[in-house]
Amino acid sequence: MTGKTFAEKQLSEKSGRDVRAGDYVEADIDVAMAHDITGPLAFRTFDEVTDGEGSLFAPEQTVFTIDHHAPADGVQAANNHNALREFAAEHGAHQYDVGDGICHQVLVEEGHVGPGDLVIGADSHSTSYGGLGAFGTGVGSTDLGTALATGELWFRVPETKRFEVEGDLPDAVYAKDLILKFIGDVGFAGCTYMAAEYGGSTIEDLPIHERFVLTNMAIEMGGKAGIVEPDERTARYLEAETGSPPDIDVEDPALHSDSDAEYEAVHRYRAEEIAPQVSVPSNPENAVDIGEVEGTAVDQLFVGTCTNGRFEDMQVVADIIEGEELPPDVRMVVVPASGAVYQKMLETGVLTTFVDAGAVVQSAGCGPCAGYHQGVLGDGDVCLATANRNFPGREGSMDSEVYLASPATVGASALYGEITDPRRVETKRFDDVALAQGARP
Ligand SMILES: CC(C)[C@H](C(=O)O)[C@@H](O)C(=O)O
Ligand code: SF4
Repeated sequence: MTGKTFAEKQLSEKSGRDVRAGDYVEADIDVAMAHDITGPLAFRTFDEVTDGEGSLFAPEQTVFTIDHHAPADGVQAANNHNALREFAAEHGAHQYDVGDGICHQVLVEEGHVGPGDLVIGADSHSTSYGGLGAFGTGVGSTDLGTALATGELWFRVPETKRFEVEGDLPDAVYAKDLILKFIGDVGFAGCTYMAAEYGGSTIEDLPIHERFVLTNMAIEMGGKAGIVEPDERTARYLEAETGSPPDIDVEDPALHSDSDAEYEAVHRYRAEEIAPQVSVPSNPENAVDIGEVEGTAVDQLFVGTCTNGRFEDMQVVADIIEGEELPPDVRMVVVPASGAVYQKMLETGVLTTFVDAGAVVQSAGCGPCAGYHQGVLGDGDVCLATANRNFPGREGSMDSEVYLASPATVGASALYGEITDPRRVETKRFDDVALAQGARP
């Protein structure tokens, strides 16, 4: 019998059974999350299954955020926000409000998630939590509504596809380029209902904010979960970010795949061979080396989202555009992933750099990522975004186009108003642990 993968171990642990890929389990949930779009729907199910008299399985482990339409862009959104506030207050759950930020960023910053947690979120990018060595997955509002009452959910234990990268990343190549490359190679359905596990020396060297980029976009290839096994860096990050070390040993074998674990497939890469990637409209799987699209004119640049809206991402862009002005016919929309990111941008002068260059810096949240507000695209508009999705109409008009790239590529492109290879400019990397410990960027 071969060893087990991280996913098999986690779902064995949470179900109290010795299970393998393909088995079905009822597992205990550690953390449940919903936001301003999916929360009100989940509450309806919750009330149905509990006859309107239910209590949460664990209020302390239930988190609601107001991020997708924040601040409210219409009456319906405002009413949804009120419904969420009321439900959270009535049931004693954690609730984050307008300006606090995107669910996936807030849950991490506020210490709600740690290694070894089973996290369900009524949002598809809940795979993000794997960046801390948690098993995070997105569920529908109905599943979430039921789990809020029972604290359990059924799962099919996923097979695991491993992406293994060795060596040093070249200048101007970031985690975003890695994940676009992976998605391009396996396709948008290449990891359907599998865990995407990322490992190898390159991944081990990545700061946590970069690991989140990989796990966040696991869903863009159909992944049930995205996983980077936790290590010393995870522990240091959690301590620096939340003030307390994780209450679990990151070296615990339960949080690591066995060396003889059985994978569905292992894809191997050399970091040195990877060029900056751009995903062309209208599917994240359309990843190409940047040389193929250099010179494509853009109308809008968007820096933000749960993929690349962290402080370190903002700093990468700011370093490139500092002292420059955007070309007159280009607009840049900047949306910090959380209020804490916004605050840090303010304190470090990054916000001023953006404003001086002619960018619009908006309140923390999802912004125009899913086409709701704060920078929606019109007919014929072309946007280069640090986001995770570029489906038709994703950021607005069905006749608009979205290209996806790293913050460095968006920063370099901002200088010229066209897609520009970030290797043409000076780029830096930032270590989130060092920054959280007070180092100057
Ligand atoms: C609105 C929400 C359900 C949706 C998701 O689950 O992904 C959104 O966050 C997105 O990115 O499209
Ligand atoms: S930032 Fe975009 S991808 Fe992330 S949760 Fe919000 S809408 Fe979804």
